[in-house]
Amino acid sequence: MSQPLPSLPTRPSDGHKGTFGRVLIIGGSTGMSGAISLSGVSALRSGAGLVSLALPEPILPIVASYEPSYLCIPVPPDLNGRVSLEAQVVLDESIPKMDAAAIGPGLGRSENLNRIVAHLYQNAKLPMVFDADALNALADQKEILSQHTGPRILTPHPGEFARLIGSEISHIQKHRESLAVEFAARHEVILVLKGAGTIVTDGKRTRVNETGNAGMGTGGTGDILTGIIASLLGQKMLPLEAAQLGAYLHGLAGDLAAEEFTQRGMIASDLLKTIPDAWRIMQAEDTANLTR
Ligand SMILES: NC(=O)C1=CN([C@@H]2O[C@H](COP(=O)(O)OP(=O)(O)OC[C@H]3O[C@@H](n4cnc5c(N)ncnc54)[C@H](O)[C@@H]3O)[C@@H](O)[C@H]2O)[C@@H](O)CC1
Ligand SMILES: Nc1ncnc2c1ncn2[C@@H]1O[C@H](COP(=O)(O)OP(=O)(O)O)[C@@H](O)[C@H]1O
Ligand SMILES: [Mg+2]
Repeated sequence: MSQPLPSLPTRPSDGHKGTFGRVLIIGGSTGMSGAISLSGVSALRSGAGLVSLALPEPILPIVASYEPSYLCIPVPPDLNGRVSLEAQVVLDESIPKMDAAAIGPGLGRSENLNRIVAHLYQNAKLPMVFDADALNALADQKEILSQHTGPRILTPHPGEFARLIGSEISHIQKHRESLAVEFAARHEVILVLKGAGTIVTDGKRTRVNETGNAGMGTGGTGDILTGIIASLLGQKMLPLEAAQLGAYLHGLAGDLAAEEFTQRGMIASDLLKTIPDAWRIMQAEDTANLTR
């Protein structure tokens, strides 16, 4: 049976930006500056106290000018404008100061990125979301999938999940829930298998998300989910609950965007504006549940 929706993260009246979590998002490359920008704003709109984006230095001016409310940490680029191996030093310095992290949106692919992703997956102690090209890097080194030291949330779409398990999208779509549960249990991770009816599971407890619509099949909506889940992790939600509540909030923001702009007319950045209304609805539902 699908699990009930978790409660919202607490927001104490004397809280401050330290209380609400420091979140690091690693990604971006030349030509894919939008992905990490979307993740950054969605993490802020989801309640994180402080959001930092670690990104290749050449795209910093583009990303920084999209939104003044996040911080940007420049890391050395490779010749193609992706995060280089030298960036590892900067990341290792930043991570201990953070409450949660995410890696992947717009990251691109390279041998050196595979090494960075493996290093973080295996050694970072904080809760961490792996999305997009970070999942492709893990798919290239499946032998490390069970070798992690902290909570890991993987957010593949069916194409990325096919690479992760070495299967076909058609097979995955026929057996979404059982494959997701099996993968999460085997590797002791939380798996968020995206697409209509997103499945969120730790291998024992599973929730099939009921919000969202086909208007969300537009570039960048997944990057927004990454920022949302990282933000909820930073607010100290338990990893499974952060992923389940995050998927719900994301889908609801998508439903509100479809109401305003239509499924055909909506674009990913519209969700950044509807997240606050999604929170408003969820807050009212949460209060009703608590007083019932
Ligand atoms: N503005 C930006 O900078 C953007 C950058 N992006 C980045 O682009 C890179 C490549 O990611 P992509 O996901 O586009 O490419 P992929 O090649 O990983 O995946 C796309 C393919 O996956 C399959 N797929 C996805 N969702 C599916 C579903 N629900 N059901 C069945 N099949 C499905 C389809 O075959 C689709 O063509 C990543 O680094 C990503 O972060 C994207 O996030 C889009 C926006
Ligand atoms: N038909 C659909 N119904 C509900 N949600 C959808 C649908 N199509 C896509 N989505 C959602 O949109 C997001 C797309 O993520 P992803 O494929 O990673 O996009 P991108 O990489 O372009 O940001 C996922 O959260 C997915 O669940
Ligand atoms: Mg994606």
